[in-house]
Amino acid sequence: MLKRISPLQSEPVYRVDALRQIESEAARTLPPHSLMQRAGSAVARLAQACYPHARRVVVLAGAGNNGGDGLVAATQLHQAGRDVLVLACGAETLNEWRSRLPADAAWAWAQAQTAEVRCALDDHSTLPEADLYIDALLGLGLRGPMRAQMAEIIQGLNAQRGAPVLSVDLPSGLDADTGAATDVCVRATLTLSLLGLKPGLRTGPASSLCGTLWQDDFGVDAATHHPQVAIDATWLGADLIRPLLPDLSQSAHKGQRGDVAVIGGAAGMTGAALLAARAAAQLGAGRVFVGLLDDQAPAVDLLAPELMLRSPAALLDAQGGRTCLLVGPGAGCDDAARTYLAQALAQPVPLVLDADALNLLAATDSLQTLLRQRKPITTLLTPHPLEAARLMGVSVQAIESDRLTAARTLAQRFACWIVLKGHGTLIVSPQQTAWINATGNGLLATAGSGDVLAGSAAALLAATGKASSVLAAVWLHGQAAIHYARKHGPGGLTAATLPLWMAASWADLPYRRPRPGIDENADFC
Ligand SMILES: NC(=O)C1=CN([C@@H]2O[C@H](COP(=O)(O)OP(=O)(O)OC[C@H]3O[C@@H](n4cnc5c(N)ncnc54)[C@H](O)[C@@H]3O)[C@@H](O)[C@H]2O)[C@@H](O)CC1
Ligand SMILES: [K+]
Repeated sequence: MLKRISPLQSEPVYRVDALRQIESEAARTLPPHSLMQRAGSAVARLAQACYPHARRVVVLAGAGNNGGDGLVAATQLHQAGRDVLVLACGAETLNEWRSRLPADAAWAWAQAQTAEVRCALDDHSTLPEADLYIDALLGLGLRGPMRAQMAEIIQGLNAQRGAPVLSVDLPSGLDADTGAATDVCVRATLTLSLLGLKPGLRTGPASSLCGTLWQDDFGVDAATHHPQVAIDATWLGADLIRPLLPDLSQSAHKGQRGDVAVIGGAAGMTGAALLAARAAAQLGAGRVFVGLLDDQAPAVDLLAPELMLRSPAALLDAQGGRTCLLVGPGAGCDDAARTYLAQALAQPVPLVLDADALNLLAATDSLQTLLRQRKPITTLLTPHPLEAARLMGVSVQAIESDRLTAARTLAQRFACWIVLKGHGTLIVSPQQTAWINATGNGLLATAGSGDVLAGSAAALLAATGKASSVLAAVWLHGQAAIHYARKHGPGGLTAATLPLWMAASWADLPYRRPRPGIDENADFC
């Protein structure tokens, strides 16, 4: 089925080797060339649906099966009356290009010839003008750096601004597993992912190159028919979120909603801890305590007087059963912060570590040992790529070139939950289950946004007692930015107002079916 990938619906995500396995198993049960026929048809259908007025279509076809998909689409668009030109790319002669085609693609070429689709060799001259370009240069078969000949074509395609680009399976040059891109990579307007989603389409710096994401499984429902093939991650959609949120029924009292204690806010950085604490309060924590490390800090947050300001030592001495501790926002990295972090790691309550707590952890082996010893008590680390790089002792580029592996390594090394922030935020459990967040936009790239996420996660952890509620915090955080952008455009969302938009996004989630015997109106507050 052809569908647009959205933040509303979760989807399984597969690595390339798993997709290849699904594909070869499906191919065995189908008539020859069926999968390519279906793939190319899906491309043609999407092209016609999205660009009904595109008269001139140029299909850039590589000499692999990705090119074969392009050839099938070209034939169908030609038969539907479009002015189609197939540009054979990546060879010196048309004969050489044709001789390299694998079996399915050679069949697609024969079909195109029979239908008299116009075909020409890319001769390195100017890209022919078009109303729509179809990028069928390279798909899952990308190996190594982009060859010069192909790079030249892609540069030409990216340089033109007039016509949309539909990428078949993935933008040519993108690594489907990691989201890393070769030096030159197609910048697509929309991408049709074939058979299943791949991790690289939506996490990592290059994932923004996909444009709008569509998928067609062409009738091969992998999750149902090939349950033995491992799902690598889950695309985190709204359907998974509601059950993870606390049931804030009208009869609940504040003691049932959990307590959050935030420790951070050294001199000059008190705002970070206050932002996290306010977010925790706005996301429904019953009581929120703040232990500011700045000894000159005010005794009350006048903008959020519901917060209870205490000394960090007093907070660490008085942990109740439903408390979640959050350490790090604005904490600094001095000895006092290190001592409080060590004490927090020894507390048998759920713990969220963010910002400076992560930097301290990265620099102090004894803290890492304490962290590992906390298992099985829930600990959540929320690094951005630089913090993750420090924790792993590698470069930011190494993290970003394979974010999923980096997040999994951290979760395993520290036996805890990881939220690796950035484009396509990743969540990985200590058992290595991974989710790719479906929400978020550039509005979140602002000071304090991470503090809000950490505070929100602490609130939901405290309220539900379930580590998996972090998924809901991440999803709502991103959805808030989408929600805001729809109403107010691309500017003006501050960290201080973000929790209100998160709460509004929570309110917009479809309510679950009321349970028998429960008053529907009593199921929310
Ligand atoms: N029967 C199948 O195998 C099916 C395949 N599908 C399509 O087939 C694609 C995978 O096909 P292939 O495995 O043939 O691989 P691709 O078509 O993705 O790539 C192989 C081609 O790219 C060239 N190439 C590889 N690395 C390069 C580089 N760094 N620079 C320049 N050229 C490079 C190779 O020489 C070869 O010509 C999928 O992405 C999907 O589009 C779909 O049609 C579904 C069915
Ligand atoms: K492609």
